[in-house]
Amino acid sequence: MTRVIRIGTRGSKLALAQTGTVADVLRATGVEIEIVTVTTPGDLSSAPIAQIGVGVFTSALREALLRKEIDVAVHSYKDLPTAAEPGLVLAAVPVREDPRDALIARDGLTLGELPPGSKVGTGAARRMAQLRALGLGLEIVPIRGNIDTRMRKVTDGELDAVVLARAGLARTGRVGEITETLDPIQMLPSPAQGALALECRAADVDVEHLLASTVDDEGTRVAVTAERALLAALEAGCSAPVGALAEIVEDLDAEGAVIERISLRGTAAVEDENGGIDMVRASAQGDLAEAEQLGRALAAELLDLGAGALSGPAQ
Ligand SMILES: NCc1[nH]cc(CCC(=O)O)c1CC(=O)O
Repeated sequence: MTRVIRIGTRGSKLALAQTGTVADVLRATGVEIEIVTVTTPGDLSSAPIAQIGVGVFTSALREALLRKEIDVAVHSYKDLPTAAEPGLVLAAVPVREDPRDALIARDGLTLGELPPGSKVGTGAARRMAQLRALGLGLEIVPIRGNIDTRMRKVTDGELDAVVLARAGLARTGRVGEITETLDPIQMLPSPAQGALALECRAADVDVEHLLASTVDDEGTRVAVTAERALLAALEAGCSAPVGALAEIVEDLDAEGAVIERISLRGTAAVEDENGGIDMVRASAQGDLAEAEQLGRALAAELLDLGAGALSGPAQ
């Protein structure tokens, strides 16, 4: 391809690192790349995300695509609204980083070692609800800001610990500061956590093919499709915090041959009998070709377990 491909990204350290990885892969195929930084409302405001609204980190990039100021938008997939944007296509989902959440605590402590009353910072309703449901007596402190700002609250002694996506720490070279990578049994990640979404204009078939043939990862795409289908179906029925994780696992078919299947776990907050918040969980397995149906079916199960009754803060 002789044209220069303009890749749009947010300007945060994490976003630039993510975009740099994608740009390196594309450059290695001989394509000329220009990186364009786009400032989003999410970068400018320090208000809680729930107040600024859906798509705070992604809509400015989508608008820049539609205005033809950029040719590719690199999003953190979990920040992308579930509604499709007319005129744009999801051209590729690169191989995912570790999707789990991570604890960064003082003195190298793990979650179980934090004494009751410890202050744990997070801004995500999903993480808050799951931390509370563990019943460890932790004090959950709502925080915002980029990775550096959040981590500093622990080094400064303002908080005992923070919970962040492991992927963001991996991409910015800070996994060494993690004191515990949280088991999904305790903390199910956000749908699509650790994955990137590469969008381009639907009419720009050259770029769509370029992305699909160079940076797309089939396994990640299948897993994330199941998680996002679960999220979309739950959004239609409730605004409770949602966690989901799909993994590709090996199973045996009726003849005993090894086949790959999707194993999907989901969780959503419900109100318990005392008016507090509890989490319901469900899991299911399905064929790789049925990722969407699997996500929707598991969402229906979570709604049956009471997820629909709660109208708490959104993601
Ligand atoms: N909502 C902010 C956001 N968007 C993507 C990541 C991390 C990278 C990823 O999950 O892909 C983060 C920070 C965090 O949740 O700790």
